[in-house]
Amino acid sequence: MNYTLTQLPERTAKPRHSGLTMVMDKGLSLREVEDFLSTSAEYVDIVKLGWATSFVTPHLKEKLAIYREAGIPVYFGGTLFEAFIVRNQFEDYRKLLDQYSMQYAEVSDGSIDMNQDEKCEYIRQLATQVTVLSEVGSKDEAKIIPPYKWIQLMRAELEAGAWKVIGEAREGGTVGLFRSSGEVRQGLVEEILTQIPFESILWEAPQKEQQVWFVKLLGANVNVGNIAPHEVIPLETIRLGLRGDTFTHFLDK
Ligand SMILES: C=C(OP(=O)(O)O)C(=O)O
Ligand SMILES: O=S([O-])[O-]
Repeated sequence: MNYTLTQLPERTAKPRHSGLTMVMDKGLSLREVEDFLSTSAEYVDIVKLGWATSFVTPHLKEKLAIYREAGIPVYFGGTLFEAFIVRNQFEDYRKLLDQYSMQYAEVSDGSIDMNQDEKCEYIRQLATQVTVLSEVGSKDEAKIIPPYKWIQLMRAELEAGAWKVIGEAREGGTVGLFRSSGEVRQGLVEEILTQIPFESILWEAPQKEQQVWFVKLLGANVNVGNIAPHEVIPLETIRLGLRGDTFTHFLDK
C-alpha cells in the first residue's frame, strides 16, 4: 500500500485461500494483459478466459505465457467445456488442457442439460488432471433452481473433487444468483451459506452493487468473480472500505 491507514479490514495475501478475485478476460490483447497485470497482478488470483473466447482469441499461447510468468492461473470458461461435451469431445477437451498446459478447468452446465451424476463424474475425472472449479446455475433466466437444489449440487460437486463451486451470474450479472434486474437473490445466498462453507464458494458478481452486497455480507475476504479487468482496483477499495459504498462498514463503531 502507498501509505498508512488504520482500521482497515485484514486482507488475505497471495496465495489466497479466501478473498479470491477471479477476473474475466474476454479477449484482451497481449499488450492489454501486460498493462493490466502491471497495475493489478497483486489483486488477481485467477483469470477466466470468458466462455469460448479462447477459441477465437489470437496469440493464445503467448497470452497464457504472460499470465504464467506473473504466477496467475488461467482457465477456460465453462461454456468451452460444454461446447466439447455437447459434441461428444470430452477426450479432446482433456487433450486440449494438456496441450495448453492448463492447471485449472471449469465444469459447468449453464447452457446444456446434464444430470448431477454425469457432472460429478466429469469433475472426478478432470480432478485427476487439473484443479477443478465447478459452476452451479443456469444461463437461462427462465430456469430458476430452488435453493435446496443449489445446496445439493454444490455439496455433491465439492465432494466429487471441485476446489471451489462458482455461483453463476454470466458476464452481466442478471441470472443465477441474481434477478434479471441484477438484484441479489438474497434468500438463495443466505440459504446456501447455512450449508456450504463460504470459502468454498466463488460468487460471480460483475456489477459494483453486487460486489458491495457480498463484501457487506461476508467481509473483505469474500471470493468474487467475473470481475472486469479495469474493475479490479475499484473492487479492492470496496473490500477495504475505501469507497463510499462500504466506507463505514469496517470502521470501529
Ligand atoms: C461468463 C459467461 O460464460 P462462462 O462462465 O462460460 O465464461 C457468459 O456467458 O457470460
Ligand atoms: O431466494 S430469493 O430471495 O429469490
